[in-house]
Amino acid sequence: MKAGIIGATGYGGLELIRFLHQHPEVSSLQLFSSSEAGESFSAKYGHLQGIQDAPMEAIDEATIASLDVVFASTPAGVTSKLFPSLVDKGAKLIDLSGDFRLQNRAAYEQWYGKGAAPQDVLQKSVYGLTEWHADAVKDAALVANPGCYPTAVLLSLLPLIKHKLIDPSFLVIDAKSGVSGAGNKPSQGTHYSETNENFSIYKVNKHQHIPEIEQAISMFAGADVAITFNTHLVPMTRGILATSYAQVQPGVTQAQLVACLQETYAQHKFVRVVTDVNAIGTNRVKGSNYCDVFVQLDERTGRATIVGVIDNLVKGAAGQAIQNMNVQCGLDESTGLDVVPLFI
Ligand SMILES: NC(=O)C1=CN([C@@H]2O[C@H](COP(=O)(O)OP(=O)(O)OC[C@H]3O[C@@H](n4cnc5c(N)ncnc54)[C@H](OP(=O)(O)O)[C@@H]3O)[C@@H](O)[C@H]2O)C=CC1
Ligand SMILES: CC(=O)N[C@@H](CCC(=O)OP(=O)(O)O)C(=O)O
Repeated sequence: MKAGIIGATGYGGLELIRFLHQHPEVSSLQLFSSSEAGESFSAKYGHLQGIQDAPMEAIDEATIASLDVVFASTPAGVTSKLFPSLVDKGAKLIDLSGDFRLQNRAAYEQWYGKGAAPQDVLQKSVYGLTEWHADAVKDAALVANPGCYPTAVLLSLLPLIKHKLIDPSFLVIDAKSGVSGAGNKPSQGTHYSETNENFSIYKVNKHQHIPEIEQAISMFAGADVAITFNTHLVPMTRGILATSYAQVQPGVTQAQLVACLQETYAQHKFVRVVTDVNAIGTNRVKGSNYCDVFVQLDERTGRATIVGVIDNLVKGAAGQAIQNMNVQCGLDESTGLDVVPLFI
C-alpha cells in the first residue's frame, strides 16, 4: 500500500512514521508539509537518517488522491477545508484532528472556536474508536480518529455504561497528560522551566474533548449526558491517565464491574484489564498501542473509581490511526502495531 502523511513534522506525524516504517503492508511512505516542502526529512529529524531521507512534498490534491491511504496529523481547522474535495477520490482518509469527530457542527464551532466541516462530509465520516466502531470503520472513506483523552476515558467507561452498571448522569472525570499532548509547537505553557516540577490544571470545564466524550457516552446511555471533565499537565513527555468517578447502580458488585470489562475486551488485544492497582501506570503502556483499564468499587460510598491509561501519541493518536487503517484495509487490526511497551 502507498501511504502518505500530512503534518508529518509534528509529534503525531513522527509516531506515524515510526510505525508505518515497520508495517508489513506499507510499501511506500510520502510526507507532505505545508511549511518545509523540498527539505529532507532526516535533515530536520536526525534520528531518521538512513530511514526517512527523502524530501517532503508540497500538499497537492492529485498526489494525495493517488495514494491508498492518507493520514492528516494537522491542527484543528486544516482538514475541514482540505478533506472535503478528497473524500471518495481514491485514498482512504484518516484524520487525527478534531475536525470530523463531532456530528453537531454548532458544538464544534463552540468548543474549537473555528468553522465546522461541511455537513455532507461530516455525515460520511466515521468516529474511529476502533474497539467499538470497527464495523463502521471498515467501510469508511474518512475516519475521524478520536482525541487522546476521549480514547482513555471511553475505553474504560463505555462497557460499564452500555451494561448499565454505572449511572451515566453524574460522571466526574479527572485526566492528566504528559506535555507531548500539546504538540511540538513551543509555547509559554509547555516551556521546560514552567512545566518541570509543576503540576497544573488547564482549560477548566472548557476542554474541547468534553463534547466528544458526551457524544459517545450519550449514544450508549440512550439520553443526553453532561459530564464534568478536567485536564491536568504532568511534567513528563508521554502518557495519559484518566480517572473517572461514577455511582454504581444498586446491587452492583466489584466482581460484576471487572467481569464486564473483561468480557467486553476478551477479543481485543489492545485493551488490557488490569486487576492489580500497582500494575496500572503510564509506563506500562509507553510507546505502545495498549490501553490499560482498571475499576475499583468503593463499597462505603457506592462509587466506582475507573481508570484508563494510554500513550497519548500511540493509542491516543498514531497507533489508533494505524489500527483504523488496518480495519479499513481488511487487515488484522494489530498489523504493524505489535510493539512491547518501553516501561523504563
Ligand atoms: N499530540 C497528541 O498527543 C495528540 C494530538 N492530536 C491531534 O493530532 C493533530 C496533530 O497533533 P500534533 O502532531 O501533536 O501537532 P504538532 O503541532 O506537533 O504538529 C502539527 C503539524 O501540522 C502541520 N501544520 C501546521 N499548520 C498547518 C496548516 N495550516 N496546514 C497544513 N499543515 C499544517 C505542521 O507541519 P508542517 O509545517 O510540516 O506542515 C505541524 O508539524 C492535532 O490536531 C492534535 O490536536 C490527537 C491526539 C493526540
Ligand atoms: C497536554 C495537552 O495540551 N493536550 C492537548 C490534547 C489535544 C488533542 O489531542 O487535540 P484534539 O483537539 O485534536 O483532540 C489538549 O489538552 O488540548
